[in-house]
Amino acid sequence: MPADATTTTGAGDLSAARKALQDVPHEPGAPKPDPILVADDIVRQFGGLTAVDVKHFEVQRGVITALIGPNGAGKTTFFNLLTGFDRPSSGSWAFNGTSLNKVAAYKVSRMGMVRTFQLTKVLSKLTVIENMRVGATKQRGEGLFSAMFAPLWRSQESANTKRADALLERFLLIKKREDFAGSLSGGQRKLLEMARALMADPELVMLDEPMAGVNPALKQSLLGHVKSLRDEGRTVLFVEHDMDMVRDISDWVVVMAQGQIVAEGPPDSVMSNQSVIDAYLGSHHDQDISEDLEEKILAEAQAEIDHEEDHRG
Ligand SMILES: Nc1ncnc2c1ncn2[C@@H]1O[C@H](COP(=O)(O)OP(=O)(O)OP(=O)(O)O)[C@@H](O)[C@H]1O
Repeated sequence: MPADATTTTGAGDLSAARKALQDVPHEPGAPKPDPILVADDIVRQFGGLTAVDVKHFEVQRGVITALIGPNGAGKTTFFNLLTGFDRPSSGSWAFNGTSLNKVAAYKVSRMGMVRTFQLTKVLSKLTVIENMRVGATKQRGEGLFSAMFAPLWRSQESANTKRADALLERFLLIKKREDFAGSLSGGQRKLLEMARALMADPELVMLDEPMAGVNPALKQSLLGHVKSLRDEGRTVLFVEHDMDMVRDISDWVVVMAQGQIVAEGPPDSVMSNQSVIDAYLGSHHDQDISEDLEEKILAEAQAEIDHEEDHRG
């Protein structure tokens, strides 16, 4: 289990992460010694298009894994499937040995697997501290039974506020506490999303393009924050186009192209692989995801937030 989210010391570190992966074969779908997430035969079709067709995928616990690939490779769709924001046409996957088939997104995050979004504007109409409260999924006050114990619930509420403030300090957002998230810069929103995700004290943090829209000054600090997640014992899986970031912080890199996993290995080995370079540079362009998809994902994220708020009464 990870250390408390507000601390930055823990069991994991770079050398331990690399050591854990040293005997893993550099091939698609390679089994890992201690997988936290395992997926099999995941297929997602949109009409005639097969967006995801992943035979086997494992994420090693306690390391930083990058998921890279050209635009349209299926990375975000795969993220959406794994986290319950979309349903596959077929396939099965498990987190810590527990099947996630048919598990709703908000329950997935409660189980300890939390994701951030490529686009963060869902947060804009709430203040920074309200965003943090939305992220606290482990409240005792949620069940009918525990709702009978109002004082207990209130103590949890104040613990949540303390936790939120400590995370805002850690992510350098405490001065923005009462500001609307919409007034934050792109980089600050990414930090807020990460801080918000940590409210749930997740074991696995999934980041969808954490560097997109972040100015160079904030990039270093964001890199440090992602490393600190691993160093406190969490597992990180992130989608990213910024190859400097991938090279700098990943312990393991998984490459997707046309819905499939086509290569895996440590960053140096994968990024010097000529077929990966060709696949990546051959079809990489700077377009973002389509507006329809963007709206769909935002609507689903909003639904998750509304659901959490309903639970809170
Ligand atoms: N809801 C949808 N309806 C129709 N097609 C979709 C939908 N979602 C994704 N797709 C298509 O599936 C394919 C994979 O898209 P996806 O966004 O998962 O790729 P990606 O690797 O995340 O790309 P990027 O790096 O640009 O974010 C694309 O061809 C995309 O147009």
